[in-house]
Amino acid sequence: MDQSKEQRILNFVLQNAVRGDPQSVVDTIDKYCAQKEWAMNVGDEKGLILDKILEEAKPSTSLELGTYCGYSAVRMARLLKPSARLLTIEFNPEFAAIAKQIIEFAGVQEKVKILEGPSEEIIPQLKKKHEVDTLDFVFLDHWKERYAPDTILLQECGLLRKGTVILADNVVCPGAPEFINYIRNNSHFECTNYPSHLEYMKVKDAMEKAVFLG
Ligand SMILES: O=C(NC/C=C/[C@H]1OC[C@H](O)[C@@H]1O)c1cc([N+](=O)[O-])cc(O)c1O
Ligand SMILES: [Mg+2]
Repeated sequence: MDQSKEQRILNFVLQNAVRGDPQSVVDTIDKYCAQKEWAMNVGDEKGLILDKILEEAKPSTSLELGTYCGYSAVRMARLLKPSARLLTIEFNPEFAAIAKQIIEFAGVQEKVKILEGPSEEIIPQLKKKHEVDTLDFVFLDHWKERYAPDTILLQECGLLRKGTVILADNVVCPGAPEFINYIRNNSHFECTNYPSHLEYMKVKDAMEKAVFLG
């Protein structure tokens, strides 16, 4: 059976990155995806925006929707304080298995927990099954048409608190029009747009930050 692109990314990390060094894992994936095969990691340019907003938020409990190979999970975990936790939801079992190995290689497995399954099933379990009180930071990077319904579901499940920061990738490319329309017309959110480019490409993209006002 031919290897998948995600398996090739994992192998490149295992052979070229430094075990236990999350920055080297991030840089190695960026190198592979910029030079060999494009992949849907948030990437280095938008990654710097993610870094800055995450550092400002200083979250104890973070949630990511759309783990993929674990690039952004490693990128975020490298900036979290030792006691902080990142829960990341991935629907695709192959991607989750790759991400688990990349997260462990980077040495951030103590801070990161991969939850495998559909976000609409896992989000309602976060409080009781995963001991979440409320979320300090949410990174949306999964199916773009799930951004809006899952943001509504997070509110319905009482997972947002005054000041929770939601950051959405790809609001220009591929785009998340329902989410943008929902969030910018909702008085319970304060929105900021961060123009950038699609990972590893010259194509325009942007990230949207939405702070929940309670
Ligand atoms: O679909 C994208 N991400 C959503 C991933 C979708 C999910 O597909 C199956 C798995 O559950 C994965 O998590 C995406 C697509 C592009 N793109 O340029 O097509 C760029 C990006 O940064 C993206 O996050
Ligand atoms: Mg993305």
